[in-house]
Amino acid sequence: MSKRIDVKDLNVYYGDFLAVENVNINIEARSVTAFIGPSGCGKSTFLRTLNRMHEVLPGARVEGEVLLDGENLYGPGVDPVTVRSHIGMVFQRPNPFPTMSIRDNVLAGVKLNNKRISKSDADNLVEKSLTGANLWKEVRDRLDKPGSGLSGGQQQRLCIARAIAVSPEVILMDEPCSALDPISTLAIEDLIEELKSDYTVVIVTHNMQQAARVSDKTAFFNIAGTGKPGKLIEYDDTTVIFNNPSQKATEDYVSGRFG
Ligand SMILES: Nc1ncnc2c1ncn2[C@@H]1O[C@H](COP(=O)(O)OP(=O)(O)OP(=O)(O)O)[C@@H](O)[C@H]1O
Repeated sequence: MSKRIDVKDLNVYYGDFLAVENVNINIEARSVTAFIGPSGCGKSTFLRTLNRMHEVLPGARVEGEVLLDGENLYGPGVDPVTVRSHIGMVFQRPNPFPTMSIRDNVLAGVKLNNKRISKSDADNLVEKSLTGANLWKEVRDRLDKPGSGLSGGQQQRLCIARAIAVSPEVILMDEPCSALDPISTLAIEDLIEELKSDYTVVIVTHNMQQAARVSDKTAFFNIAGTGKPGKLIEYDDTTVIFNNPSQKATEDYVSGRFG
């Protein structure tokens, strides 16, 4: 299920503006990779290119390759909607469909992919996905209530259940805990640890402790100044990035000297 990602010579543009320059990175299957770096260095921009989500923004485009188990997501004839069903995404603010029931929220992606599914298969998928997102026990008695009636942390786990329901190979998370309280944050971090056994997980975070707690590998991005492109400076085991980085900029950032 879980697949590796290999990025080759990737440039990302918004119109004429080169936002992220020449990224090369290999992300292992069944691992958690954290992207860290100061504001504006292109973490979110780069993350979105891993499932072609940047294409919803007018003028955003890439050069280079992103290979999912060797297959280029940007190859001719590749449909971005299909790409996103293999590589799911969870956003900063929990974004369940507010008027939809909890059940229908979980099934939303499956229905979007035009999959026909029987009532009993749907019931099983809802239970499996909510269990996988550590939410089943809390919502099993109110599956027909709107998703908006849940707490922020529960809504984020509902979004993770919705992402899992389409059986992706990779889950991208863009600061998934930034709108959550510390208890909900820990619940999501525990969940990320569990997701790793089935999925490749990539997470953007501003929280160094979070990167250190949840990730196996960490990629540090930086920017030389306003208007300059973001670059991948260093990528290594998380313990190396936090304890013995090879670049001074990485050390300054992880030790809180800038950013
Ligand atoms: N839709 C857009 N149109 C034009 N430029 C954009 C757009 N989104 C981001 N940018 C620019 O691309 C660069 C990278 O932004 P991005 O949001 O990816 O950085 P980031 O590292 O995720 O920042 P933060 O940590 O603040 O979220 C910035 O210069 C930003 O202004």
